[in-house]
Amino acid sequence: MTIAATAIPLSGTQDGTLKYVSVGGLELEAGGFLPEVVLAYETWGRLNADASNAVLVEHALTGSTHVARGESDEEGWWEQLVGPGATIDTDRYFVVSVNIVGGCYGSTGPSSSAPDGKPWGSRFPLVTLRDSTIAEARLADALGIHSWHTVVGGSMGGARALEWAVSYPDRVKRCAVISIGAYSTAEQIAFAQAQTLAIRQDADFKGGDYYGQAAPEAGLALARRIAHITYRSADELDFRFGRNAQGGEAPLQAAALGDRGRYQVESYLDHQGRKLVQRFDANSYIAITEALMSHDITRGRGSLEDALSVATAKFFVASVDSDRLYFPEQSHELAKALPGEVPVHVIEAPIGHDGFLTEIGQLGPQLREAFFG
Ligand SMILES: CC(=O)SCCNC(=O)CCNC(=O)[C@H](O)C(C)(C)COP(=O)(O)OP(=O)(O)OC[C@H]1O[C@@H](n2cnc3c(N)ncnc32)[C@H](O)[C@@H]1OP(=O)(O)O
Ligand SMILES: N[C@@H](CCO)C(=O)O
Repeated sequence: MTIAATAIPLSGTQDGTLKYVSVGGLELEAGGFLPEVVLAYETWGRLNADASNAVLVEHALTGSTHVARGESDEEGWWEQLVGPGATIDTDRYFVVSVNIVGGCYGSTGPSSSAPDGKPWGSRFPLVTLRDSTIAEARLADALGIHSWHTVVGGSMGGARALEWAVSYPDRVKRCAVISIGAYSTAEQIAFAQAQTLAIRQDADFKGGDYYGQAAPEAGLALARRIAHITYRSADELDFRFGRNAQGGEAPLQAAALGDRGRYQVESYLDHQGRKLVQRFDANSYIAITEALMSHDITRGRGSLEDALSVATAKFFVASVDSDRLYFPEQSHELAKALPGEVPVHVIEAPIGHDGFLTEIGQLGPQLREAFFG
């Protein structure tokens, strides 16, 4: 788990390494105040003289700022799209990726120190995606970027991109919204609530004040299991695992011996849960999940068409055909409500929502033609 940094001025120029900027206090949409917000970010490439080549890549729920390789050779999560010679060519574009407020990849979050020197823990306030966008606009100011050539993201990253285009119409020239609709639906909120409750009901959660003690790992792993099922399609799970037992474990036969054993798919979900526990903070998981629950581009802005009418960016909308969490219909609803004719591009992937990570390369030619030619 990465603990958020304390305030450090804008620093560093190396590609693909963490840098930090202090963006000051943040008055929050839902009330409350974060006195000193630090954003962690990475950059690739160089900003040109008129600052017209800056691209903001927004990460998804448990993503980090590490979109592509850099000084370290650690693999990035969107390398099919971003890098030297790639669609978002870091030899031509200045690419920025910022850890969302509330996260645990360097930006101010629940594990950061509050003014009293203790971790925020249970005191960390609700920070909506709109609040995060305001903080990110201050990072853009600090980097000398008035308007982004493009803001792009998938899933929660897509929600963040859309929020940018509507909150700051004059600062976003192009906007790519992938695998997300204009708002979190009742079902998406429902899945999210089950995840946050899984963490809150872990005895180690202690209302969120567990730092320095055992972390609510079982709750976080359960949250990830619930989430991961929604990230993958039923067909993929059937194809990969069927009703098979894991290794020598035989669920029904073993049950008679008092050891239930596991189906393969259970073992797979156990693995996904364990992996997230090793890299993520439970309070951050709740903070960001609740930020995503708050995603609603229309809040305080009238109808969907009214809300989107202020955006002046050129839009690119895409979805994964087998996504059962962020259904393609929601991308169609968004595209239809956007000003002008906006088609919905399709990632063909049998695996479901996670196709926006594993198969993002499919959108390369279309994105290149639309935005990066
Ligand atoms: C550290 C960071 O910065 S993370 C930030 C970037 N990441 C993200 O944004 C998203 C987080 N990651 C993910 O959501 C997913 O890992 C993805 C979508 C990127 C990858 O998906 P896929 O490549 O399809 O991998 P898949 O979901 O099939 O998982 C494969 C893993 O399951 C394991 N697995 C497969 N079958 C089983 C089984 N029966 N029992 C136990 N484990 C199993 C594999 O061994 C593999 O393990 P590994 O990841 O430790 O190597
Ligand atoms: N696998 C993705 C899914 C959320 O869109 C993540 O963990 O961020």
